[in-house]
Amino acid sequence: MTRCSCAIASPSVDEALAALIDTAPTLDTTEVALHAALGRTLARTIRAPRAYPPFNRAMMDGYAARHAELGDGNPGNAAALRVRPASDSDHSAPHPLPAGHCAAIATGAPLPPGADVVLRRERVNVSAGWLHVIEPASPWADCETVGAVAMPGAPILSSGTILTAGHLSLAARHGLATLPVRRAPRVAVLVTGDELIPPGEPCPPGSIHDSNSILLQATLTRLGAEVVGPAAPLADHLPTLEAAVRRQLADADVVCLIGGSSVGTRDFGRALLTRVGTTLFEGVSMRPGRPTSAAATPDGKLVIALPGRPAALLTALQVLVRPLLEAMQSSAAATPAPCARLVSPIGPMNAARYLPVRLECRDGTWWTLEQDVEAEYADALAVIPAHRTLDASTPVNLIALR
Ligand SMILES: Nc1nc2c(c(=O)[nH]1)N[C@H]1C(S)=C(S)[C@@H](COP(=O)(O)OP(=O)(O)OC[C@H]3O[C@@H](n4cnc5c(N)ncnc54)[C@H](O)[C@@H]3O)O[C@H]1N2
Ligand code: MOO
Repeated sequence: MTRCSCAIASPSVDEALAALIDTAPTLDTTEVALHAALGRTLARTIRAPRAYPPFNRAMMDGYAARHAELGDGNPGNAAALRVRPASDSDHSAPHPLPAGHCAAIATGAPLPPGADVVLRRERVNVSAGWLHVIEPASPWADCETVGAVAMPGAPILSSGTILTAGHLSLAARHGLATLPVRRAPRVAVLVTGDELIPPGEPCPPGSIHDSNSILLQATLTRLGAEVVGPAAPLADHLPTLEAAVRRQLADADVVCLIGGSSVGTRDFGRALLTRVGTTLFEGVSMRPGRPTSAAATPDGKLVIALPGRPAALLTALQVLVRPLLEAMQSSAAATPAPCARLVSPIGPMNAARYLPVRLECRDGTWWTLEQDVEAEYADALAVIPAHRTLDASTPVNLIALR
């Protein structure tokens, strides 16, 4: 691996990330249909527009009755109740329950006024229009009272929640068809390299196929971004790159420039950052992904120059761009990092290391199966802190790759 020749200390991953997050533009709010809200971040707390459930209801199939009419709880003393014939209106507005009667009821149906218990079908005997209790029930057994789940105005979803299928169904049950979500961050992708050919086209000698565009596009899509581009790879030519970045800055919140991030004679990433904004950092103390650099534009947007080497790009995306986009979209607390035990020891390095690993679960514990595999085959990146020697079986945090 090439070692850094630069004398100035690079920021740590945490410092670089803090600089990115502090500079990132705030995303405005947009109201979207429930199906479009999956995985998006709720922009404000939602309160129940009405009580839920909206009526007292049965939670089991059986018979609605008045508890006071069931006797003393001893099945031998239980009163017989006359079974009221079923009525078509039972679901919309059930008739009040006459004294000495019970009424057949389905799970979820409104209780007839007067009823305060549901007797499960399998716990009673019914014959010739009369019901006999065979197991005692307490008041309001197998019933749910109006507002038991949420009273009107109760908070049902908190601002900053990343919306799951369950959250969407919760909004729907309260009658909501849309939700306010944070707008997806718009991320423009520009790929540079004279040697790059789009996949599907013949590759002349000395050229290689562009595999970073799809890596970036897929990763950013997974992270909830609206991805602009990538177009065909751009030439390693500073004025061309600057014009392309400026064009994208008109619309995008973040512009990612891939390739040319290092110190070669045709690496223009760092020069470009100084032309379009104020450099936040030049290089990060991490392996791989070290040449990653970033700038803030005068109107508060971000331009990030990412390494062209595919394994370095994959790592920088997971370690820096992923938490940046998560922070831009959500104020919710970070989810805990998964972890696994190392199958073999790791020696110290002078920078944080992100080791691509394959994983396996043995007897309920996750272990690395192979360490330092090709990043593209990895299940996760194992986070190895700088200057640490880790023995076999030490637990390490993981960045799971999806
Ligand atoms: N003298 C030094 N050389 C290098 C240093 C250094 O500190 N001093 N850093 C090294 C590190 S670390 C990395 S990582 C790379 C980063 O290189 P660049 O971002 O400048 O990327 P390129 O030079 O454009 O390409 C590197 C490598 O990756 C391939 N590549 C580029 N783009 C794509 C793409 N879209 N699809 C597939 N493959 C791509 C490219 O062909 C090269 O093989 O710099 C080290 N050098
Ligand atoms: O080797 Mo570089 O550190 O890939 O980023």
